[in-house]
Amino acid sequence: MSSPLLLSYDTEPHPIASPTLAALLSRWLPRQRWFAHRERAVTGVSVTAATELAPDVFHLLVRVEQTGLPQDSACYQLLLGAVTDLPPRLQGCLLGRMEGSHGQDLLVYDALYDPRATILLLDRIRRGGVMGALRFESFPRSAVPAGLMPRVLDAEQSNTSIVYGDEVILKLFRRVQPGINPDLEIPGVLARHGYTRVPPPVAWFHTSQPFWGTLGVVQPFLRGATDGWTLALQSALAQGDFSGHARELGRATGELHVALAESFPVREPAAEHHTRLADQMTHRLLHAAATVPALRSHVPGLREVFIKLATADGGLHLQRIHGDLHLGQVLRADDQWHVVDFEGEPAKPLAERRADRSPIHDIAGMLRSFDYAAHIEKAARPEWATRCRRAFCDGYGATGLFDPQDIPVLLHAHEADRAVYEVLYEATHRPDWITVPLRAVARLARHH
Ligand SMILES: Nc1ncnc2c1ncn2[C@@H]1O[C@H](COP(=O)(O)OP(=O)(O)O)[C@@H](O)[C@H]1O
Ligand SMILES: O=P(O)(O)O[C@H]1O[C@H](CO)[C@@H](O[C@H]2O[C@H](CO)[C@@H](O)[C@H](O)[C@H]2O)[C@H](O)[C@H]1O
Repeated sequence: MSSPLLLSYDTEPHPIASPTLAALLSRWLPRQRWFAHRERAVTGVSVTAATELAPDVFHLLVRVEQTGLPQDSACYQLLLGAVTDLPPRLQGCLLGRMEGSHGQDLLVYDALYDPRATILLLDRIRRGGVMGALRFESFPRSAVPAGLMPRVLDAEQSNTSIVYGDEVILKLFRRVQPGINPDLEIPGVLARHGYTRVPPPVAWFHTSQPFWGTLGVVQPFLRGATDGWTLALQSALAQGDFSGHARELGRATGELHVALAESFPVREPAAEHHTRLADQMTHRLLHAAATVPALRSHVPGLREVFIKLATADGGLHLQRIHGDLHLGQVLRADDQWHVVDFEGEPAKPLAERRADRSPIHDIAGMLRSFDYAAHIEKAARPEWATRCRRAFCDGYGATGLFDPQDIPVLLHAHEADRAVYEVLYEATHRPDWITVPLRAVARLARHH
């Protein structure tokens, strides 16, 4: 019987694809911040594409099976090294040992932390062309300088980003899905439209195996930027006033929606749009409650919120939106807000993330983020969040679009839906944080 780890493009088993590697990965993957459903046992790992960037550096796509999840549901991107001698500074990145094809003892490690490997990767992207299953592209050709020193970004991330010489940032999508990633698509279209609040993609790469999908994007690095979450947290902890920043954020969000509406098609919702949306929100709620028991007592209250949405008049138009807007996705640099990470909510399928939606979803995302900042570290600071909320909505309304406070039923339902998403997100990725969205769910379910 052939090994399940045979590579798709190889007729011979590759040294990196062995049952030992699968065993190493099934222990290592669930310990990674970006790995989804860490609580579910890994029942199978197989290499579906491998590209040798150097004799000891491998770009891999691995399929992971987990208890209770549909087969073929997750494909992860990895950069692994396999050497006979690992320098002490990389010991913390060691996955374990395996026997090489010549019987040698190989040390397998996470090569994203090895500058030699990530320099090689950026160099491949810069030069363009095809290598194994990988296709590299850049525009304009000269946009990615050579010879920059890499460092892995130390951020709470769903993916992994590497900053090169404070000039460019390469984001590697950890969980890969078929199709173009909106984090390449949207900034690309906005850049062509002349919109400057979003860093433009200057290079990217795709895979053709086991499906066609985006693997990574290079953008200019915004030097000296501070993300909105850090700024908001400082302000909330000091009981400071964040309303100036929040108002500008509201304006920036409105301007982003205008730019997106000018760059992509805009649709009027169908007559039954709210009913259908309320059904989808209820479905998501029931799914989340089946996974997170603490949500169950709030189901009746939240259902009421969604019933009100179903019967509400007047829908907003539908358009491409950010999809996962929160304080961690906005960066303050050069005295203005920049917006990053158009990937959407990472757990959702790409088709859903690329669908046209109501801009209110983004507004609800940012309002929820003020609430997160206000409820972090035990002490609740609801007045701080209320001030931010008002300022943000005023700023949004000042762009001439609409004031979100004038459509309370829609806003309430979208905030509730977003809080349910967050409960599930925290249960999957950061169980210690789950009380933050759970408290919001309780509040939103009570005040319908
Ligand atoms: N162009 C950029 N310049 C400077 N920092 C950036 C840039 N893009 C992203 N970042 C930083 O990287 C962090 C993570 O990026 P993001 O795209 O949100 O990744 P993820 O989807 O993995 O969370 C951001 O919060 C921000 O601090
Ligand atoms: O990784 P992404 O930035 O794409 O987004 C995911 O992770 C976020 C956390 O890193 C998560 O955001 C939640 O926590 C934030 C504080 O860390 C808070 O500001 C957000 O409001 C809250 O939703 C996000 O939901 C998730 O998609």
